[in-house]
Amino acid sequence: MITTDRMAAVDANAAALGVPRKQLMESSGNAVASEVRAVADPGAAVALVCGRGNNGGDALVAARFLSAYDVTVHLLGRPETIRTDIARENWDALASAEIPTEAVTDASEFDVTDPGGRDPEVVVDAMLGSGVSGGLREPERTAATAINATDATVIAVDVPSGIDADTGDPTGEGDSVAVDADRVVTFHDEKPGLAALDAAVTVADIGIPAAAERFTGPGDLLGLDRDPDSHKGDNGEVLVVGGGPYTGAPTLSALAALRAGADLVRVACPESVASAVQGFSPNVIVRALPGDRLGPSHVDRVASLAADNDVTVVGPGLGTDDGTREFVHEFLTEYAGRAVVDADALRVVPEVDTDAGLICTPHQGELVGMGGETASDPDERAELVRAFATEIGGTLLVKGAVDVVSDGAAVRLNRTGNPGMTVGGTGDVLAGTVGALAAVTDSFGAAAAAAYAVGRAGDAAADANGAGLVATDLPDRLPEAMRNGE
Ligand SMILES: NC(=O)C1=CN([C@@H]2O[C@H](COP(=O)(O)OP(=O)(O)OC[C@H]3O[C@@H](n4cnc5c(N)ncnc54)[C@H](O)[C@@H]3O)[C@@H](O)[C@H]2O)[C@@H](O)CC1
Ligand SMILES: [K+]
Repeated sequence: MITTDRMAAVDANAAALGVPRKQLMESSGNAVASEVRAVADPGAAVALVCGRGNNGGDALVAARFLSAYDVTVHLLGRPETIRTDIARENWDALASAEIPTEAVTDASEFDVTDPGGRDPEVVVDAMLGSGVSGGLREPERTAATAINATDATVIAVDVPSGIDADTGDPTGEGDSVAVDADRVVTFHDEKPGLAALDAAVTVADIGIPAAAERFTGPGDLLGLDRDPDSHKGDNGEVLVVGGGPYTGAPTLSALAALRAGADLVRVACPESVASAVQGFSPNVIVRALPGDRLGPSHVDRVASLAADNDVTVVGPGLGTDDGTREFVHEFLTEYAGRAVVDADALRVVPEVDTDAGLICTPHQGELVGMGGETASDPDERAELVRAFATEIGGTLLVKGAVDVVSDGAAVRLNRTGNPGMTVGGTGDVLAGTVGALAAVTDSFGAAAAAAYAVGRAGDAAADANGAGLVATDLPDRLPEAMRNGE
């Protein structure tokens, strides 16, 4: 089962693996043609009703696979307004191949019969797929009504036009129209909304490599873009709780959170290091706490600061003092928001009873310190991480040559990054990045996207600096690393 958003991510990841969307469209069109062959004999009249997006593109491909049939291609709208290059290329290929086509520019003239007036035996609904928004507009609305009025077998491409593949509900309100399909040929995996429909659903393998789902890729960065209408604070407020024996660690987390897109980043740290942390960057808001180490006396103040932020990052540079450990324990017991837990705070996690939504970012040594297990075989390691995530009831991002992310259900691996990143401080950068992304998306998605982006920033830093890469090279490279190329 795959949602529309995840499908778009996997599609982008497949392209990054060298399987571009046009190639997938070819497979999709072939699968649609197979479905036509399954319901009608050669020579039958088949009407392909195509929208101007990639859903329509799939049927334009299918037309080339159906030379044994009496095919009529109806394009809804003017060919100049086809919305994607790959759909347009497939439209042009039909003209060059002398396959007859018809552009419907006036909804009232839409007619599914072929030029000889013959009613089609099969209608392929390729008007709209996963790109639909709102109720069907013209000419799709009139065309859907006409399709529903025919006696033909209706085969929907990917999803019946006007239906939300995630819910199975019509995309419009009130008297909205949607195609009533007899069959649906959907791609790659089942869609949550299709099972509820009164239609036979076929899932077609279109050649998306399993690695496009198993591994992170640029698709994992989709959906993190800012809403153009957003205000200060809408894109994340992050509190970093750290420092004492160290000043660099909380600063690196804070700088990374800012570069990963957070609007406001605050650092709560002992007053002994507060001015040093502030000195690194005027962009960070520093909240100084009495003393030179965090301890139980700071819990109330930190809890009230945390309540004003979307996510709290606990751990960077806190050190191993007993009092600090007690602070982390009491804070996590009290806190019910979302927290990224890193470094010395990790060892507290197994012994604490918390309502917080935890994202833990251990390296393999820290994982073992928490009571988790590791293995050299990546698949075995992935399963161990998944099981341990279930045990702690949170999300785990276990760092390594291949990072493993799991929330106990899903597992995703990340291959970006390089051995230069074993230098101190890169983990602090990662924790801050996870914090920023967790403020705008779910924990699992944030951890996967952060692992991918920080590894990519590290790869760019290694290109520039080789083995001399240092953690401060990474935050400024995050914005470029987070560009998804769309
Ligand atoms: N991995 C994938 O995601 C693949 C997707 N493919 C196909 O691509 C489809 C998605 O393509 P697109 O993203 O181009 O989206 P669509 O083909 O669903 O069309 C989207 C366009 O239709 C218009 N539109 C949106 N809502 C409308 C409404 N209510 N009334 C009238 N017009 C409306 C918009 O201008 C939008 O640009 C999938 O459903 C599938 O058929 C396949 O080609 C191959 C692989
Ligand atoms: K469709």
